[in-house]
Amino acid sequence: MALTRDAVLTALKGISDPAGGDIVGANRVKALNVEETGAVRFVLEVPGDKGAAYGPVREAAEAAVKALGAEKVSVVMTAHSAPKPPPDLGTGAKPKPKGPQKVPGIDRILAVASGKGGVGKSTVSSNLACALAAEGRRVGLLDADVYGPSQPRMLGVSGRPASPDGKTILPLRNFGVTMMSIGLMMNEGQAVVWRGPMLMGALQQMMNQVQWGALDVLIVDLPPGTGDVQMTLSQKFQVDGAIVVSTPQDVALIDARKGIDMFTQLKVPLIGMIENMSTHICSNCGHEEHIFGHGGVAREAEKLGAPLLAEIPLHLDIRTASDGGAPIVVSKPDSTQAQAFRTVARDLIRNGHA
Ligand SMILES: Nc1ncnc2c1ncn2[C@@H]1O[C@H](COP(=O)(O)OP(=O)(O)OP(=O)(O)O)[C@@H](O)[C@H]1O
Repeated sequence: MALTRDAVLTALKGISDPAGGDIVGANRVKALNVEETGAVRFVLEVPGDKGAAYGPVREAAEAAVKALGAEKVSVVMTAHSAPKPPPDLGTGAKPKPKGPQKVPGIDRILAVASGKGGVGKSTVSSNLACALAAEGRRVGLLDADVYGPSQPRMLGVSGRPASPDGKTILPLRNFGVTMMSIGLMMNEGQAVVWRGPMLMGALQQMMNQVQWGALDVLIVDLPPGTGDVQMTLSQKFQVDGAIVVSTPQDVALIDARKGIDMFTQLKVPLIGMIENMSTHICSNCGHEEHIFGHGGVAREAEKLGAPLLAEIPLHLDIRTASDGGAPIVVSKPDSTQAQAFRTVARDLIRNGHA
């Protein structure tokens, strides 16, 4: 018989394994090499505690291959042990479970997201945070919009956060909201080119090293789109729900759909959608018109079976309040515009989301 790999394997199949079956079927033969010169080499991997029982097996294997006409047979026997548990170093520390983690002291994390930029995600985040604080909730707001951090301006805070011990970061506070922004770590007007690992590091630092204190809810104002920050947040931290903000136009809705799809894949529950810049009411004459259309988000939410949390009007006061450093919920709490945000905040509390 020609000395081929198959012929060698067939010959070895004729040798019984002490644990039952034959040595090929028991997966003992590894790294089989049949050379043109007629030399045959292989490894016989045997159970670590039964090495002695395999001495005769090795001899039988050698003889069987030689009988095929091999010039030289070289069998290396290795003992294979079951993997040992990692050594107990006596620290008493349990291995950390993988997957999304809770941040100590923070009861819930809510992500505010949008598919497209400029649809009012940061305006919604700051107003919701202030409205929840006004309802007596302990609220944190993390501005994770690395490409356009705007919460310091919207909440009227400035200056660099202190780090007295060089390890933890003291957040800032205004209107009852504990706030930290990646914008506070950068020089104003500085363009930042973030790459994946830097983003992940910055986000983890913001979550773990900021002294948030005890919070009922941390609102995370995400960058627009479906990128590294969204992925890192959802994969590393237990996000309890996402709110997706969109304007009513198709272009915004197409991107919002992508965002919703991403949260579904990341197993983050969708709490609902908010239509921003819905109806425009002229601040001079009270005339009502739908600059970006109206009802698109409601239809989309219905299609997805997600609640429509609010339709926030497009109103000059909302913009001037945010630009002035006191969201409308704080500066004009009784206005119709503020009421829209306050209703969402109350609904979130009632449904256990905040
Ligand atoms: N309902 C509204 N009525 C009037 N102006 C609004 C409204 N919502 C947002 N704006 C204004 O639109 C601009 C963009 O809003 P905002 O910064 O909240 O959007 P964003 O989605 O967070 O944007 P970015 O993608 O830059 O993070 C801001 O000047 C804001 O004041």
